[in-house]
Amino acid sequence: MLQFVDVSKRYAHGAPLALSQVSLDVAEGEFVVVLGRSGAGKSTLIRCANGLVSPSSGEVRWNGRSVTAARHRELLDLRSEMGMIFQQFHLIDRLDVQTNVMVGRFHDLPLWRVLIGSFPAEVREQARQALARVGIDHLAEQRADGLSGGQQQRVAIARVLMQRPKLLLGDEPVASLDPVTADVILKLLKEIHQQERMTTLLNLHDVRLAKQVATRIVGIRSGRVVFDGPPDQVDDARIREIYGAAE
Ligand SMILES: Nc1ncnc2c1ncn2[C@@H]1O[C@H](COP(=O)(O)OP(=O)(O)OP(=O)(O)O)[C@@H](O)[C@H]1O
Repeated sequence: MLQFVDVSKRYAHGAPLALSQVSLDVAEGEFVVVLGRSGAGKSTLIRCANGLVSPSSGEVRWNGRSVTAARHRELLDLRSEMGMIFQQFHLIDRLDVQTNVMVGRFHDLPLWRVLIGSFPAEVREQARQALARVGIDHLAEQRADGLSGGQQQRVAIARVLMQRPKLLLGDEPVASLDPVTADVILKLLKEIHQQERMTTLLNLHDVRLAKQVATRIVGIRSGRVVFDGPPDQVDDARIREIYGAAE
């Protein structure tokens, strides 16, 4: 279980709180989508989950272990159970697709292997399978920077699958994609979630897509949780509550 216990975050002295006393439990197997307007604190919340952002107060726990207090090896160990995908995919442009995917095994391979791209046959095979799983095994030899956005996000998802994470985090994973591709990628994430029972926490801008995939929706406004419930409760009134009146 992922727990946010009274988590607040202020990035700089005098800045407003990006998160304000957020307490939230995400149980195993949930697919939680975080909604909120720009600047509401969604990315901050997602990034606190794996320690990319440190809370100013409060604590994040993963299966009872403190992410917030973890340092060095302990933090790496916790993160090895958490995969993350990003809006900008974060691939290594000049490397081919298969190598990008194999980098997903960085946590349990010697660093020299990752640095010189010398991966065991078993890892190569696993990467091929991950690529097949996301439907792009035919692109294995291509350079990452030659791919479309949707293909790049598939590579990033395949890389995450190499990690066999228990928790999948997504920071606006479809925000750079056209609506049709965004739909396809989210359906893929949902499929993987269902097959692997991979606990999933991601933020989205699109309420319609959120309602399609989430088992639970969390609405954040000005750093506070203002809604937490099933997707079918997200009606127009709730949307106004989460997003506020247009400026
Ligand atoms: N690295 C940072 N340094 C300083 N302030 C930051 C930083 N990251 C976020 N903030 C501020 O914290 C607040 C919450 O930002 P956050 O990115 O978490 O919101 P968001 O809901 O994800 O927004 P968006 O949908 O636009 O990505 C905003 O006021 C933002 O300007």
